[in-house]
Amino acid sequence: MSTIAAFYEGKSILITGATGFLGKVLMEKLFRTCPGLKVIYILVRPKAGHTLQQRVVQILNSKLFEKVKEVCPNVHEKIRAIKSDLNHSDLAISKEDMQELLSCTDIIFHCAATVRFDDHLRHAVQLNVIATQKLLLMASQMPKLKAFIHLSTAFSNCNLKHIDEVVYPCPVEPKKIIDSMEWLDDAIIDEITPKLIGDWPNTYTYSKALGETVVHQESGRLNTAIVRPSIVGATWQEPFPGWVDNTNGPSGLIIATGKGFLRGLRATPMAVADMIPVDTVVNLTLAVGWYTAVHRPKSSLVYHCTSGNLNPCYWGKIGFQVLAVFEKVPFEKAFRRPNAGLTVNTITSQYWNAINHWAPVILYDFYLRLTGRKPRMTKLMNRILKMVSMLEYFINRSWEWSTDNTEMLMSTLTPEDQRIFNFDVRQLNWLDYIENYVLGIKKYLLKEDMAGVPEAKQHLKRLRNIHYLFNTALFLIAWRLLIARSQVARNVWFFICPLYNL
Ligand SMILES: CCCCCCCCCCCCCCCCCCCCCCCCCCCCCC(=O)SCCNC(=O)CCNC(=O)[C@H](O)C(C)(C)COP(=O)(O)OP(=O)(O)OC[C@H]1O[C@@H](n2cnc3c(N)ncnc32)[C@H](O)[C@@H]1OP(=O)(O)O
Ligand SMILES: NC(=O)C1=CN([C@@H]2O[C@H](COP(=O)(O)OP(=O)(O)OC[C@H]3O[C@@H](n4cnc5c(N)ncnc54)[C@H](OP(=O)(O)O)[C@@H]3O)[C@@H](O)[C@H]2O)C=CC1
Repeated sequence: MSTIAAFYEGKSILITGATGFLGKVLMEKLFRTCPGLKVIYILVRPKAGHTLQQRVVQILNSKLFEKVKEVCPNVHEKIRAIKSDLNHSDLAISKEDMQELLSCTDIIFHCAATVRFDDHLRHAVQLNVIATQKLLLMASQMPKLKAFIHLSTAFSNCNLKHIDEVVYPCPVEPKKIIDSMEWLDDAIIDEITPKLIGDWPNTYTYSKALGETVVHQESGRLNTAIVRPSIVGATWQEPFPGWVDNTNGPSGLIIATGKGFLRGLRATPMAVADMIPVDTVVNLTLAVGWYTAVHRPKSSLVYHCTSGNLNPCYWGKIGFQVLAVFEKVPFEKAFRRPNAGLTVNTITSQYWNAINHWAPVILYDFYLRLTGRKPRMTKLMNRILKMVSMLEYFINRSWEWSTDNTEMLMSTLTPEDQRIFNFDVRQLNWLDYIENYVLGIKKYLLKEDMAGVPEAKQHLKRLRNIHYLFNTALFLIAWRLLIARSQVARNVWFFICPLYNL
């Protein structure tokens, strides 16, 4: 039997962020491979008019949990949603729930975070730093607790080029930042944010760095560990390839490209695309939970969950493969044919923005207005280009992450655990992975049926014809104007087309 699965047997596990991308895959894997676990507590807030129970039912009824329901039919009895909002100073957990959590929890996986790059610093600090602090305090009162696993990001130190598996000191102590958030008003925080975040590109990565420092400084006698994934993408293998359910990171750009909105990116083709499948992250996280609880390392360990140093892939290669998949399996109802390029040149990128991005949407919105409909494309393009501008920092640089702790952990696992909780990215074939990723976006995110592929191809053919017609018309108009104004153009025209004189 798997040593890791045996460890989780009979355990009560607390997960924050269980309704998020990573949290759902973590829960799925736990239920599927460790059906003997006692209960999974999840901290959930009501959202978008849905109660906690409705949110749980939604998750359990999703495609992701189909296999779980076969292996663990009583899954709904093993999941206990606890009402909580990490934005509140006391996490908004009721007294009774708190009592239960304090007395029963064996392991904590802290995944909840705001992952918005441009979040207000106050909110980023509240969720990514203060909530982490509160959870640590809670954890310190749990007599049965064996491990506290904190999910961070490999980019928490993206201001460095080479990153080791250590917690680096922050320029300003988190305690001081937390204190200042209490008395500074939003306008002042806005003003000082660029100074505070310094050479971090955004409030997200900065607040995650602060969060790590809090774990490092305030874990006391707890067994803690930090997992740092790089850019988390769709599932590689489990429970099936290509599953993804949000537009963060690469997924949003792949959609924008496939729908024909995004025609060019300022990106460095030879920069390492340090992506990591979500199931790989989850496998490592569960192995870290086991190792931390059972081996109790003397100090808190950091584990890099990255691909670049073991099996590097590059943005150029990914771009080519994404476009190749669109040739075979296009997305439905594309605005234009999917075709994009990468450039490192800012002027070329600005030219592309004007000609390839803004001009078509402005024209289309004009057409919508003429036909009495509401224009919507310029708004959408604004959003896409905002997202692109936020991601540009990450697609024009390469980082080196050392992975000694992660490799050490891999070598500690039994062969069976290495298979069941596989996080060896050397086995990953990038071209197959990207193909499944794009297909997964189509099926699980855009909810498009594969039966619609022939119609999608027809649609692209029509778009190509419209494109040719449009270009020909544009050329004729330009030429006609030129002939009317320039003697040289008229002479050339009479020379190449003598019949015109008759
Ligand atoms: C040698 C020569 C070679 C040449 C090679 C040529 C080859 C050809 C090249 C072809 C190119 C093909 C391109 C294919 C693309 C592949 C490459 C992709 C690169 C991707 C790079 C990713 C880098 C990621 C780096 C991550 C580092 C850190 C990782 C982490 O730790 S955390 C996770 C990352 N977090 C995020 O990604 C969050 C980012 N998002 C935000 O911060 C915000 O959403 C925002 C972008 C700031 C936008 O904020 P707004 O307030 O404006 O919007 P809001 O978020 O409120 O959303 C409003 C509604 O819009 C919906 N929405 C948001 N984003 C998208 C989207 N991307 N797509 C669709 N819809 C989106 C959102 O759901 C809301 O909808 P509503 O709820 O219904 O209102
Ligand atoms: N995705 C990625 O590329 C990467 C992610 N990570 C890290 O992995 C972890 C998980 O990320 P991911 O799953 O992608 O993020 P998601 O945005 O998908 O999920 C975030 C989770 O946090 C919860 N949450 C947010 N605010 C609150 C709140 N106020 N109270 C309670 N819960 C809240 C969300 O709940 P709700 O559903 O209610 O909003 C959701 O469950 C994060 O720590 C992130 O930093 C690290 C590297 C890369």
